[in-house]
Amino acid sequence: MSWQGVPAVELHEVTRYHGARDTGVAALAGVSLSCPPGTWTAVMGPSGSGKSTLLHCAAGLDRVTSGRVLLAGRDITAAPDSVLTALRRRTVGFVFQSFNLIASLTAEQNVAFPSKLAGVRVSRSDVRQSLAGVGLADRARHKPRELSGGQQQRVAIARAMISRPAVLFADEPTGALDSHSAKVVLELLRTMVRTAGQTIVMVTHDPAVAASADTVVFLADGRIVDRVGSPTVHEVAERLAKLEG
Ligand SMILES: Nc1ncnc2c1ncn2[C@@H]1O[C@H](COP(=O)(O)OP(=O)(O)OP(=O)(O)O)[C@@H](O)[C@H]1O
Repeated sequence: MSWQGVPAVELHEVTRYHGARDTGVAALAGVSLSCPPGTWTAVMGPSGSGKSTLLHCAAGLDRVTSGRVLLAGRDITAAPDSVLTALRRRTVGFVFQSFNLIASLTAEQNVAFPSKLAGVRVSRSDVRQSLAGVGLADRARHKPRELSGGQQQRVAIARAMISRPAVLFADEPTGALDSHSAKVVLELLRTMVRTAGQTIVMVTHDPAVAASADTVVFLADGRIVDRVGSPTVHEVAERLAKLEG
């Protein structure tokens, strides 16, 4: 695909103010970040440090005050809403802590639903393939209440991946899971990075989760203040503790 080779996500000197620039809060105060394709980046930092804002600005869910944001090589900083809407359907996928599945729909209906809503045709075999990709081929007809938390999150990942997004954005993807289910989900994400070259940007509070990523960036007061490659849990916990002081 044409976006391969260029960074999947690029932020250049991004600021995001809430309220007036001189009196408001700088949720991001000059963040530059580049995530090459096929890499997994974790974003950590104390509460209020700007993690969610970074994720939202990088995914085109929120507008930056200044600086530039590129997704799959495309400058989206000033893109009209219609372009951002299309981008959310095709270029990016989202996974949240709370799964956000529709209780009355089966796993396969949940996977197909956002595409249908967007008027994008997905075949039953695409849906089945997507569920098979997360190890749930045999759960296609099950409703969320008939699935474990980890299985529900895997359905949510299948739903996010069906459009083959350039970037999967994950906000605390294992936050609601027990440690075994969390491990299964993290292994699945790792397999997607390793075998399919998926790019992932993930916010987490948990050092053990962040240590699954290739790189951890640490935010404090809206700035990237630290960065660790090939992280260990211990290293991540130590650096986070310093920031949370
Ligand atoms: N809509 C808003 N209006 C005003 N201030 C906001 C708004 N959204 C976020 N902020 C402020 O911007 C800063 C960064 O918030 P953000 O939610 O990005 O932090 P976070 O690191 O994700 O926090 P947490 O770990 O607690 O979820 C905080 O000081 C927050 O209070």
